[in-house]
Formats: sequence, C-alpha cells, structure tokens
Amino acid sequence: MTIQETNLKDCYIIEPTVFGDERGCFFESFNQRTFEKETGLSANFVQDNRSKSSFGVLRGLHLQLGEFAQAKLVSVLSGEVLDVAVDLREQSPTYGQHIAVKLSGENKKQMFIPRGFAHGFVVLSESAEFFYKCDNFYAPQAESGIIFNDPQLNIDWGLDESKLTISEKDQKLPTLDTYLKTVSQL
Ligand SMILES: Cc1cn([C@H]2C[C@H](O)[C@@H](COP(=O)(O)OP(=O)(O)O[C@H]3O[C@@H](C)C(=O)[C@@H](O)[C@H]3O)O2)c(=O)[nH]c1=O
Repeated sequence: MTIQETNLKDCYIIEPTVFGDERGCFFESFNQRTFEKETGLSANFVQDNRSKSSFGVLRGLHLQLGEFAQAKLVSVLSGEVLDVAVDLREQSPTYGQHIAVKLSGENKKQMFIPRGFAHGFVVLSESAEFFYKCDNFYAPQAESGIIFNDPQLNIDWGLDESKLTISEKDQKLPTLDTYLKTVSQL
C-alpha cells in the first residue's frame, strides 16, 4: 500500500498493493495501522456508504458542518469516476483549492478527504459503484454544500454540462460566496 501526499494539506491518495494469482486478486482496502503511520493522522471510521450511479451522474459538492463534519476514504468498486475534493478549512494553507482524481475499479485508487472538505464526483463510465468510509455519522440537519459549477472554484469535471444528471437538491446548492456568508453567520 502506498500513501502519497497531494497538493492539498491532509488529503492523501492511497494505492493498495494488489496480489494477483490464477484465482483473481486480493488487496487490503484499509489498514488502520499503515494509514496512521504513513499520514500521522488518526482515523476512526464509523459508517460505510455505497452508491451506484450511471454515466454523467454528478453527486456533490457535499459536506457536513461543525461537530458533524466527516472525513471520508473514497473509492470505486466498478466503473470510473472523476473525484473532486475542495479544501474549505479557513485556517488551511490550501484553503479554496481543489483536487480532481480519476478513481476506478481498475486502478483501485482511494482518496482520503479530511473533515472540512467538500466532496463530489462525476461518473465517466457506463455506471459506477462508489464506496466510502466516514469518520462521523450521517446528520441530515448538518448537510451543506456548494454548487458543482461554482465560478470561483471553476472545476473541470471532464464532461459537458449537457451530459450531467444532478439531483434537484444538488442543483439548488449555493455558490461558494453564499456558502461562506451563511457559514459565517452560524
Ligand atoms: C449520505 C447519506 C444519505 N442517506 C439517504 C438520504 C437520502 O434519502 C438518500 C440519498 O442521499 P443523497 O442524495 O444525499 O446521496 P448522495 O448525493 O450520494 O450524497 C453523498 O454524496 C457524496 C458526494 C458525498 O460526499 C457523501 O458524503 C454524500 O453527501 O440517502 C442516508 O440515509 N445516509 C447517508 O449517509
């Protein structure tokens, strides 16, 4: 398993060591000891989530606020997505920056996304099964987010907007500016 730093503070790309043989393959998809040793962070995951989406589905950008914030270890079981994480921690040296990484069932890459980041992904294959671990429970009252096409973030999702399928809830998410004003009033 290799754990690499990214341009964003506390955000890591993890590539498991895959053991292939005539039966197929085996790999450790999470090892708390290795994770904590390599990153210096502690991880106490309490909820696992799975979703399946078809081509062009974009989920995000989502986060939970305050005491309900969640760190996530995200991966793809089948298919391919472009996964995006945005650093919204005001004290962070990489505040306001984002990273976009292709995760697939084939490359088995994972991204560790710290608390205080917004997260989203778009499906690039016919369909994709997404799997992620969270270090805090789902709390609908603390859900927040930012619109995927925020002009300041200017994220390249790799697909034309006409090809995207986005939930009504996600289409109503605020811009980064509006989000920051709302959060500062809490
Ligand atoms: C996220 C979540 C949703 N739900 C329910 C609420 C709702 O009825 C249904 C679908 O919820 P959503 O539309 O919010 O699902 P989705 O858009 O897939 O939300 C997820 O998006 C990605 C990008 C993330 O980063 C996640 O943290 C999460 O916000 O599932 C739970 O019961 N537990 C959960 O942890």
